[in-house]
Amino acid sequence: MIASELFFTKIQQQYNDQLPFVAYRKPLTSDLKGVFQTNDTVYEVENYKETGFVFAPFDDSESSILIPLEHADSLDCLYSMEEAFHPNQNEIIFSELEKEIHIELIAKGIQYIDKNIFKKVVLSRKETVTVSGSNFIQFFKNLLNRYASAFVYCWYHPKFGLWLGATPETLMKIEGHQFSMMSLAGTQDYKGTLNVDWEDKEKQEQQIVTDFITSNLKPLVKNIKISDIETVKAGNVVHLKTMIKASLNMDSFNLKHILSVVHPTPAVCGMPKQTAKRFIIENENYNREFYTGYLGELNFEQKSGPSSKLRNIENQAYTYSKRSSQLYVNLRCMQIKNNEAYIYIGGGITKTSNPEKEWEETVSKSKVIKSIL
Ligand SMILES: C=C(O[C@H]1C=CC=C(C(=O)O)[C@@H]1O)C(=O)O
Repeated sequence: MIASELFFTKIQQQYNDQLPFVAYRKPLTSDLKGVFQTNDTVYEVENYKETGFVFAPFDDSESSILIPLEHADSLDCLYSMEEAFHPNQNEIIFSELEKEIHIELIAKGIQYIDKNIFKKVVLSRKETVTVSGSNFIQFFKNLLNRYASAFVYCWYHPKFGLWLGATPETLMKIEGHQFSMMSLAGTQDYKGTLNVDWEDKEKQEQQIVTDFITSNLKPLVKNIKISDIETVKAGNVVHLKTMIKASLNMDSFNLKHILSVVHPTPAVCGMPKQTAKRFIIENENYNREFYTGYLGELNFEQKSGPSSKLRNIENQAYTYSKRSSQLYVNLRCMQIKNNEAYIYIGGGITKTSNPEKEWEETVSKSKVIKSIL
């Protein structure tokens, strides 16, 4: 553990030296971790047996980038949240043209659904805000201070850019043979309570995600258990969430294959996956790059052992380690290039979507990032 100010100095130094790094904090923890690559090589994930921090794009035909632990220094610090964070309350300004273009895109998505080409598609846009790019560490601290229950990160690679985010969505967690995935979709503004009513549109768009995950996992895992549906808060909005848990058969377990089957889920792409993905790539008019991809720890070693009461020389023999992967979906994120922040926001479109309301939903979601700039 090092002091947190030293940790942020290390981030600044690494960025100035144009070397890849990631700094991140998992939901509801105060442990801030950093993985600082010692060269500027681009390492791609090949068989998903590698150990390191993975940063994967939306388009699964493109490569996922790895910061391998064997070519990096790992540093940790305890981060105490600063209480006095004042969100930026600036009025949200958007161009009428941007609104018109997004509403047209949504209307086209609904037409395709009406023609039964797909059942659901997640459509998104990229909004540009002028910022002082050199303030990125302050933006990262603001995300840490404001979003305790999110996975908050700052990732940099000189060849791919600088990304920051505070995502509410876990893609997948694996600890030894224990496996879980989250189905998160459906959105409404948070109005001070989690006791809210959901319309059929939101219930259906979330059910599509749960069904997709469950049916695709069935041949690959054992003992699937599906939780009840919950309402969860993510910044200024709430979502519907279901957890899907299972156990892995370690002899046949193949993470690369599981990821190829489930990513991108209908929470960020659509149903069926391939037709929705093609529509997104051909119609969104910008490249999502890493937005709606996933990121996190790949095959980290997790030590477990007997309880501390039993810890004597003999019992040390029972200490064992298991492999752990914790991957998050890259949502509520931005990319900073010079003095511009690109904010990425989207929403699930189904048969009963109302384009104006879907636009408003992206405006609400954009506040997660805009309030910390
Ligand atoms: C695609 C996004 O959110 C997904 C996750 C939760 C709720 C969603 C929704 O209600 O549409 C989306 O599926 C985004 O925030 O850019």
